Amino acid sequence: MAITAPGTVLQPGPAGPAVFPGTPVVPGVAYGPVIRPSGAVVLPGDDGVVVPEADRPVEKERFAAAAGVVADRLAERAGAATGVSAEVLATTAGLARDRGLLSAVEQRIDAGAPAAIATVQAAQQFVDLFTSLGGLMAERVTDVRDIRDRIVAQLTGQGEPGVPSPAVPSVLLADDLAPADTAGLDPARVIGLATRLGGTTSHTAIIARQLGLPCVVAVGGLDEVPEGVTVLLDGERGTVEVDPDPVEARARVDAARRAAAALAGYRGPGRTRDGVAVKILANVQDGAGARAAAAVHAEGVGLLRTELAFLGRAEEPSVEEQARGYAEVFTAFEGRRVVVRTLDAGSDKPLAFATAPDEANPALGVRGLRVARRDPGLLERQLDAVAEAARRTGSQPWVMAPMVATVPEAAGFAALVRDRGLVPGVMVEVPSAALLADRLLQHVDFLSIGTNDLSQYTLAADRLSADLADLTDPWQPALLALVQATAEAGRRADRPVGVCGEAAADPLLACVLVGLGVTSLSCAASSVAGVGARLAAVDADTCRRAADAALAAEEPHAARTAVRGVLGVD
Ligand SMILES: C=C(OP(=O)(O)O)C(=O)O
Ligand SMILES: [Mg+2]
Repeated sequence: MAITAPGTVLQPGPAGPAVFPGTPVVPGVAYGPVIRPSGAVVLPGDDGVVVPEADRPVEKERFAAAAGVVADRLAERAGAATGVSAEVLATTAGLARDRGLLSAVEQRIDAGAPAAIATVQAAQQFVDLFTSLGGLMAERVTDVRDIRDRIVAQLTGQGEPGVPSPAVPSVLLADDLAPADTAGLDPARVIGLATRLGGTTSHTAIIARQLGLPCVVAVGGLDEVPEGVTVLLDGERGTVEVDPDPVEARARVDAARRAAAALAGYRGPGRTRDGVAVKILANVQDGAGARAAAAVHAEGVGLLRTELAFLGRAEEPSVEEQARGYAEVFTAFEGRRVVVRTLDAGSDKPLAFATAPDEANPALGVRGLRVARRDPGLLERQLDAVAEAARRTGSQPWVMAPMVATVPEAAGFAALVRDRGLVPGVMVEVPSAALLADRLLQHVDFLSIGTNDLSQYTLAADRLSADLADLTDPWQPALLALVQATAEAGRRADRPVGVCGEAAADPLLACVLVGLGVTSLSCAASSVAGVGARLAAVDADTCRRAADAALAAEEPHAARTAVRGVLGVD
């Protein structure tokens, strides 16, 4: 049966288990009973009750105590977690102690509102504010609602919202999860996660990747699967099968475990089974991330997302501060490749000192390299900082610009980079850049394909939209055709062409990308071994056949199935 959208059920009914397809995020297979997050917290409506003035101080104390309990619980979980999970839990705990929220609640209590209603109203004020700011700020709306629910539950004696702790290892199905819920998951009890919403770059996906928790997102129809039934979640195929054959299910779990164990031995360098070198690099945001990537045998950094270290800053960081940060990354990969991306501010990553807050359509607005039209000094100072860090560490970094759409943009950027003795390149994130790849390569030394944005602009679908996650799926044949065109331009010019979007983190798709002709893959550190080990098991000619099969498919699910067939993966 052909499918056209996520959620179409494959082969339902007596012929076999119902299979719900979605977007795979973290490989691994989980088999167990379904659990769901506990029901929504009942929020109080404003029934016009006014708290007498004399009781208002007590009401404020009740709020402070409830917020304190919520913050302490989350902080305790943060203390027991690591990495992104710990950061997310600590950030959510911090929100429960946020002075802005506290004073907004107190103002309402001073006006006579009971604590629970004051909490709901104050939280709504922040939800409206963050929603109007858009981009990454809008993503904080989920955190605000989560904290609101936790405090209201505490004030009104409802159970703590979130994920129950099951007695037997279980598969968690949810519409979406609050970041704190995902970060607080215990992988010994929750062995797999599928959500109806969310995309490959959502919080849920990022944290699941860090926890190594098999995960599928954007699974339509998931709400039809009742709690307690047994499911088989396959994080590589991107499916949830209801009530599968137990013998077959256990065999799939065992096979996935063996595959995971094989990864532990990955040491790099990246190459196909017949020895064709393909560098497996890491996407990092700072020195700590670079050191973690070096520890898992990444061969270098294929994407240093410089803007992430500066999110939330009101002022542009000084050249000295930037140089120190970049030098840390160069030192972690001394003598190896590090590709610095200049600030990619705008759209989903607004920076107070770089982007306009009031663009009607920020994804198509002044973002990435375009910010330099308004403020060329910002780019020049950043390049000075990269050059200074290179001088201090004796490195030869590559530097690339995001969101390049025209040949003159590439040429202008290359001149600024070469002036400082650095190696210039550009990202291919816009279809025009892929179409003009030959001509871009007359000016720059390398290209790096950002499949996250290239899919958004090729399929005209917002990469943050859960409803359109099937369109921004990196297995879309149109996206792969642009990757192929770009890689062929690189071959003609004898210049490297890498992929640094999320596509490179998918071990099967990585083989396809190599078959399309890309010369390096850059992904999250946690994906390096999976990608490297898979590639080491496939020879270059098979990668080419996999690429042909993926290009010939009509849509992502068919492409995955065809490639599994070519690679002999069941
Ligand atoms: C790597 C990319 O850049 P970012 O995800 O940071 O926009 C991309 O667009 O694929
Ligand atoms: Mg991008």
